[in-house]
Amino acid sequence: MTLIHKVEHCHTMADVRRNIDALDERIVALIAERSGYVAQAARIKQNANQVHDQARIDFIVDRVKAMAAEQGAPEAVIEAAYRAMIDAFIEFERGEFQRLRPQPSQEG
Ligand SMILES: O=C(O)C(=O)C[C@]1(C(=O)O)C=C[C@@H](O)C=C1
Repeated sequence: MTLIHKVEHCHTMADVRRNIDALDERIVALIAERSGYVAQAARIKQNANQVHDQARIDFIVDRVKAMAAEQGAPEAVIEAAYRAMIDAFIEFERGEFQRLRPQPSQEG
């Protein structure tokens, strides 16, 4: 597999895990930033049935799989990670949608 990003050659599991931990810090920061936009989707969408948008999900998955192929990342991992992440974001967005539009019975 040809990676366009440089990967440090590791001699020990400690080396491997130090690098993975450092990448996870960046990945979590990016997911946090992404969640800021998903939260805004919950504000902008008018109906709860717009939260799950299959056409958009298909577009994202196709796009990131093409990016994976270009960058030498394992496509199956990228696809599984994105499908799981978007499933979780849909639940997050549903929660935000409800939170922003409390029903009278939920207001106390
Ligand atoms: O693009 C949207 O409509 C979003 O709400 C964002 C997002 C995502 O996580 O990318 C989340 C839910 C939708 O089903 C599709 C995509």
